[in-house]
Amino acid sequence: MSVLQLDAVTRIYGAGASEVRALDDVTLTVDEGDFVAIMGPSGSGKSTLLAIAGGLDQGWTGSVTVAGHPLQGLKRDALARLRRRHVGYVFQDYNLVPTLNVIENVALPLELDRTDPSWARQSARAALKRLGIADLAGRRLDQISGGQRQRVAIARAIVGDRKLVLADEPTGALDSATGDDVMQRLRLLADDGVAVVLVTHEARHAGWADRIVFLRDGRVVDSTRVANDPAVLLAGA
Ligand SMILES: Nc1ncnc2c1ncn2[C@@H]1O[C@H](COP(=O)(O)OP(=O)(O)OP(=O)(O)O)[C@@H](O)[C@H]1O
Repeated sequence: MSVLQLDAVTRIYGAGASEVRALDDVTLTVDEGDFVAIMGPSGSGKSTLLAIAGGLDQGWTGSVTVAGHPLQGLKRDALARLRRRHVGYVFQDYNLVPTLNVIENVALPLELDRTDPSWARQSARAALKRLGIADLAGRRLDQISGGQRQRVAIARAIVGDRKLVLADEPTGALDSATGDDVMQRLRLLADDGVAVVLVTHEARHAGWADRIVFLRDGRVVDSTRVANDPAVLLAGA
């Protein structure tokens, strides 16, 4: 089933001589269990694509569907609800809340959605377990490493069984071994049915994906299937 579907999506900033086509007639399908890496030069539209896919940007034309729900025409509140229920984000700088401990950070999207607190906790614990960090649940963020923080951010992205994870340069702040660990975690989630869209500048990381989509000047210029073999990827790490 398609978790994310973009059809003929165009995003234009400015007008007249200063017009920029940040995305130009982009069509993309990401199914359950699909891991897609988006690559392209600076300014090619990668972040714009993620923002639109995640319902964070509304000034586009075309059609976008997330988990079967069309985004066009949704009001701000409905978009926010859809985001909380279906979309998880992973950013380079983690975007965790420093005053909350690990499990509180992971439970936060569910609590914002007014989920029963004990259910939110239980779901957060399950997400931490999926990321192999159940033992960190009670730690403060300043008591864990950068790689562990990124795993916490990924746990938050999937908590409540969300099926779409959008990751924007998630390894940018990490050393290469820790970055590979994060990629491996995203791969495992995709193998488990989550749809993952990763923006990266690093071909080595894109190698963990099933497919690499290349953007240039807002257009998809190539889409390549990757024959991924984790053993080879790790050996080359
Ligand atoms: N809010 C905005 N207002 C005007 N132009 C914008 C805005 N956001 C992005 N753009 C332009 O849209 C184009 C695509 O930008 P985008 O940030 O999506 O590229 P990117 O591929 O993510 O770049 P990078 O790799 O540098 O992060 C660029 O030309 C950028 O300058």
